[in-house]
Amino acid sequence: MPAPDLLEALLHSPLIHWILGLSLLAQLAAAAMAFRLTRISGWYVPALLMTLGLLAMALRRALGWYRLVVVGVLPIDLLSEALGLFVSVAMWVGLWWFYPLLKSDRHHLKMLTALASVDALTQLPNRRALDILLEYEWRRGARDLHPLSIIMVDVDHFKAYNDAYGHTQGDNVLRQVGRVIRRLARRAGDIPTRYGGEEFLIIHAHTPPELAARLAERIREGVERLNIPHASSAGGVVTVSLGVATALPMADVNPKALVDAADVALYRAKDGGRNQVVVAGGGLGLEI
Ligand SMILES: Nc1nc2c(ncn2[C@@H]2O[C@H](COP(=O)(O)OP(=O)(O)OP(=O)(O)O)[C@@H](O)[C@H]2O)c(=O)[nH]1
Repeated sequence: MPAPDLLEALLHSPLIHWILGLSLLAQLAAAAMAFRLTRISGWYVPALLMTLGLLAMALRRALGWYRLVVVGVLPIDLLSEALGLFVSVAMWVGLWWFYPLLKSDRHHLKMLTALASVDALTQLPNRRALDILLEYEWRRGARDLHPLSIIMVDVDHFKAYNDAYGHTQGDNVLRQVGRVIRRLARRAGDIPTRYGGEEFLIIHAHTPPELAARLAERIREGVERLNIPHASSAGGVVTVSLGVATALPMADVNPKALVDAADVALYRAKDGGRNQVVVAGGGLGLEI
């Protein structure tokens, strides 16, 4: 078969019809998707330009298909070229417009993510971040077979402090306690967080109970040494109580159980008279 006849036969084959049709459909689908982006605030003009560009591309494809397959060669090249030019210009302008929008969106997203993970008062990771970090360290500990310790810190008689000195002064105390914790829990693998209210939680990765207890005791001393007057406190200054719990992480155990164990230890420290460290024993069926 001579080459032009072969080309002719190919162009009329069902397979080519299908491929041309498919790519036309794909272009229409892309145009529809671009059109949906017009709903995003600030994206209307670039998304509309992209839609028009893609629609023009689809139209050009449809015309080309019509010209080649159905009618034979028709003198519509000029129209086709004009459409081609429009496609390129609309797509490029749309993309040029889109790029800074996408960039600024990424920037905002980063900022929002950071804001959503950091406690505004103490600048420590917040509860939301803690859940993610704890899960991560727990899995890492389970993989490497390293113990993980948790230290729970709670400011003593904080309600009385707020009542006596005011909420703003109370905020100031939380900021200072947060600073002490950050200064002392600075070893790689230490993650100090604000658990909520007047409670802080430190993830102490790769750490046996003795070392965690030592850090807890240093934090207790550090807060006491701030010498912030507190009339309702036994020593006359702001103090903290601390609960410590350690476990060998296991993939099938929820790390929340370790937090609960530290919480129980903390309440024993409160019951024992406050301004002290209590280390949890047992729990989770592991050496703690
Ligand atoms: N200033 C300030 N106070 C807070 C903040 N978050 C929680 N609180 C206060 O912390 C107090 C906690 O009181 P309680 O849970 O009764 O505990 P407590 O008075 O410290 O008593 P113990 O823990 O038993 O020593 C409440 O009065 C809360 O309003 C905060 O961000 N800023």
